[in-house]
Amino acid sequence: MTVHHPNAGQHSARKHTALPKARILIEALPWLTRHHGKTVVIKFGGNAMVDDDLKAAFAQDVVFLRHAGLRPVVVHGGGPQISAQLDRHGLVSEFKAGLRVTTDEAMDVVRMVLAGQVQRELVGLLNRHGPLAVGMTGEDAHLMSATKHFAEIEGERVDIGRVGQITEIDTGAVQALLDDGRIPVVSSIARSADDGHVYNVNADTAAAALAVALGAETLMVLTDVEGLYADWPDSDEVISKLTASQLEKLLPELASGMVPKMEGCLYAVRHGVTNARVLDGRVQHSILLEIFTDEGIGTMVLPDGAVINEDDDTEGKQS
Ligand SMILES: Nc1ncnc2c1ncn2[C@@H]1O[C@H](COP(=O)(O)OP(=O)(O)O)[C@@H](O)[C@H]1O
Ligand SMILES: CC(=O)N[C@@H](CCC(=O)OP(=O)(O)O)C(=O)O
Repeated sequence: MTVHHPNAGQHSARKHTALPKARILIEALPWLTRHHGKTVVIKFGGNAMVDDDLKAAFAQDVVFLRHAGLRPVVVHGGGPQISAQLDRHGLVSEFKAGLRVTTDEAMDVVRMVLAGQVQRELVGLLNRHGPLAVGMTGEDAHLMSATKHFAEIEGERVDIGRVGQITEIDTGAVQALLDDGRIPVVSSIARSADDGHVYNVNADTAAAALAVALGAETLMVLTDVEGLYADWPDSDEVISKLTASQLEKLLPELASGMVPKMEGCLYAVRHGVTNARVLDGRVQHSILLEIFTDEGIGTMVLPDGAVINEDDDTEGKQS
């Protein structure tokens, strides 16, 4: 006589819905193995930071990376937030060669918005998940030192105020936080190596420099487009992978905010970072999709000599 368990139907239904979930988790196993213990620098851009749901999903992803055994470091921007605050103070925002012309008065606003507003908000969102995030700026513990940067416009050296060029990075404090299981959240302000004040540094540039100094495996730059467009603004075809040399050839054709992003990616992969990626920060959980699945989205820059295979994720494998 066959005895049917009274809950047999229910059990098989549960198994039915549970198995696909297990498969999804197992799909992540090779990536978990590959990235375990690796440092990932994530730049969260001002334009991707305007939506509350996206910000909350970003925080979840970063905390997920941390619990999955990676060492995430967040560098944040805040261009639109700075411009809005300058506007409230009756100050105009002017950009030259993609960088904000930063008067002494504007510098106070930049510092207040980045360190006092944007960074605090991100730290708060991350710390909803536990005592993880610690905010700092490049001023803290000599993390970033800079000297005055002059813009180059048509061969001319142009004074753009308190914009800094990073000269030195002391990763001690960030490494200590990472070793303690924390998530550093860094605002792109540098201490001045020459006059005792502070400098405004583009956040993409700061993230790339920090990724190199930390010996990071990955630099991820979140923004408000799908990735690097091959022929922007005429086409929305995204370049999914390219080498450093291929990117170098494209650089003169790039415009506005993409310039410091792609220069940062190039600098990173030329100085030891295994891969640098530009991702669409408007897609919820884009970081998880990029790190733990086959469905890499956005643009990946690899060092010269890396295998570029459009069909799989052979990131950073040297031929
Ligand atoms: N080739 C390109 N591909 C994609 N975006 C480009 C390209 N060239 C210029 N852009 C512009 O760069 C912008 C991204 O830079 P930015 O606005 O500074 O972003 P963020 O605030 O995230 O740092 C895009 O929204 C787009 O307008
Ligand atoms: C020198 C310079 O331009 N600094 C930037 C710093 C913030 C930033 O880079 O923010 P996004 O990443 O959101 O653009 C600025 O003042 O806007």
